[in-house]
Amino acid sequence: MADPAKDTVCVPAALSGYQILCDPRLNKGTAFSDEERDRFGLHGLLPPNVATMDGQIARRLTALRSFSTDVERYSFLRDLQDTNETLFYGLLSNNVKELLPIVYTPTVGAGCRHFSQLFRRPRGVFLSLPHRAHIRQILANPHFDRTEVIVVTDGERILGLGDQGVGGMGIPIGKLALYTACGGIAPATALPIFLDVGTDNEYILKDPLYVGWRHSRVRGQEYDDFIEDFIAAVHERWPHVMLQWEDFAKSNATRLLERYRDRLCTFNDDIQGTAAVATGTLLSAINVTGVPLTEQRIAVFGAGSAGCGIAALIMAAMIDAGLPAREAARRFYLVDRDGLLLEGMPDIASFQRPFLQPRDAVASWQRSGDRIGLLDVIENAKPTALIGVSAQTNAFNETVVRAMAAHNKHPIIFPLSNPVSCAEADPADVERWSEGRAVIGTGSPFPPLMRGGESFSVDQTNNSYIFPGVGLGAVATQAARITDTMFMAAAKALAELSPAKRNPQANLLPPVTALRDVAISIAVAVGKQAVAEGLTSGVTADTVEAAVHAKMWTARYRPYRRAGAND
Ligand SMILES: NC(=O)C1=CN([C@@H]2O[C@H](COP(=O)(O)OP(=O)(O)OC[C@H]3O[C@@H](n4cnc5c(N)ncnc54)[C@H](O)[C@@H]3O)[C@@H](O)[C@H]2O)C=CC1
Ligand SMILES: CC(=O)C(=O)O
Ligand SMILES: [Mg+2]
Repeated sequence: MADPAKDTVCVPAALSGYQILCDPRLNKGTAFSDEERDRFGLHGLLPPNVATMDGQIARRLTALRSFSTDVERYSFLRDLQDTNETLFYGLLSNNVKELLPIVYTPTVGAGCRHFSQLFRRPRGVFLSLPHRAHIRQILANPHFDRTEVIVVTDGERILGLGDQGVGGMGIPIGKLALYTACGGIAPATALPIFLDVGTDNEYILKDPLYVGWRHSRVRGQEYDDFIEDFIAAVHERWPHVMLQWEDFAKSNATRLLERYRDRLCTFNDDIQGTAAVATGTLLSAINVTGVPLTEQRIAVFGAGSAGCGIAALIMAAMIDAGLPAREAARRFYLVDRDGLLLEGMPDIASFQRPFLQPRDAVASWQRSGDRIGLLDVIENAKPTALIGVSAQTNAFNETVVRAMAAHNKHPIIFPLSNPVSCAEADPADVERWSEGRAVIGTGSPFPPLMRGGESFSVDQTNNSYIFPGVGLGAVATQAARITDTMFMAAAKALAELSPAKRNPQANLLPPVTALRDVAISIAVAVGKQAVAEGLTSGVTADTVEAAVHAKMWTARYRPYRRAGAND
């Protein structure tokens, strides 16, 4: 049973009633009880009626629904988060299906674009390059004492929207909202960080309201030194913190992950989280298509951070399933701006190398031009699955989808790019062009499809199914590192939860309303894998589940007492 004394919040003696109302971590608004109003001098600062959290949620929901645009709803929710965090999470957790598309993709993309216009109150940490010498001092702020999870970006590749400068801070804020709502990470332990190294986005540089550092993006050694100083300071301040890299550009994402993955507990969500959700969803799709993993051929459109991460984890799963490594490598067709990635091509990045097709393997292919385009790949290699992570709107057009459908009874088609405006296809079109045979997953939410006269929800194949659980598992077990095998455990745990496992007509993924349960299952699987790899302290395989549950925070008002008071 919960110990009521431990569940009480201790309010620092120095804080006045007004300060408590202005602190988003402490504020309960009209829900402060009469005893608390006596104790903290809140009478008169609030209207007299004492509200319940349910009543407050109902009021906020009515207000939220009265707005005419999603950006207004986003702004309203961000305001609530910055004035009463507990209520924000109560509202979000009770209304995940309705509010996830606001705090996360697609609306968070607009939130990033309008960040400077919408900016009201501070949240998280802004570290700008001109203040490089003060990183330690900034992080030393006692407000950040309880930090356990960091999401950091430099804003250069925000969803498929490109360089958003300081507006990119909307992404760590949104990701951490899901960490709390879905992964049970206490909000006071979650810290969004923006590394401001400038921006090359001319439009926002000219915006008089821009709140970021008005400077072109700093690159090269100066950038690397700044990141190094940042990581050293983070490690010194919070030696056990878990740090998630988010929305870094292709030129930095893998490089930084490789540099730091053995120095602290860290992962890149776009590479590894996306890989796990794509692999888990593909494993689930096998229940529908009946084509075993070892017989799959995978076309990936967009051979960047996400594309290569996805290919690497699916390849590892194929090898696990018994396919020889050389054979597994030949099953991947990665298509980028210059067409299919081939041996001997110039400007190949190190992370693309494992997936180059040999020239002789394609020598006899019929092709429509000099380069081997996506359609050439589909017509010649006849992939069983097509995954889009290119941010190229409508790249999966009617010809592409019809070609996939011509070669497969049930083509797997995952347009994963975000937000909606960057998706490679609209699932309604994929459904129509494939005559209802495609197995579809999208990165952002889309309206349901009609199948057999019934509404069928589109599986949101987004790393939000993975990172809250990975983070929770890592933090609950105090894992020293996060490994690729932990992501494989996450992918397999997700596939185990697939409704299609029991009924091939059903969805590939559990609904977004089940994200908290998904996070628990993934956290337990990831935690056990961390234990098996000797990366944890103080837990065993038998105690992982209890550790995960013990770590989880829920949005409810706890009773308050003054520090030092013995009531
Ligand atoms: N559903 C999900 O959970 C996730 C979705 N994404 C989405 O995937 C997209 C890409 O993300 P990253 O891989 O991190 O970016 P990235 O910039 O590393 O990779 C994108 C790749 O697409 C290529 N590309 C651009 N135009 C192309 C064209 N016309 N034809 C073929 N290739 C083209 C680029 O050259 C690059 O290699 C973004 O829209 C992002 O929102 C990323 C992570 C998770
Ligand atoms: C979902 C995500 O991480 C992205 O689109 O970048
Ligand atoms: Mg991302």
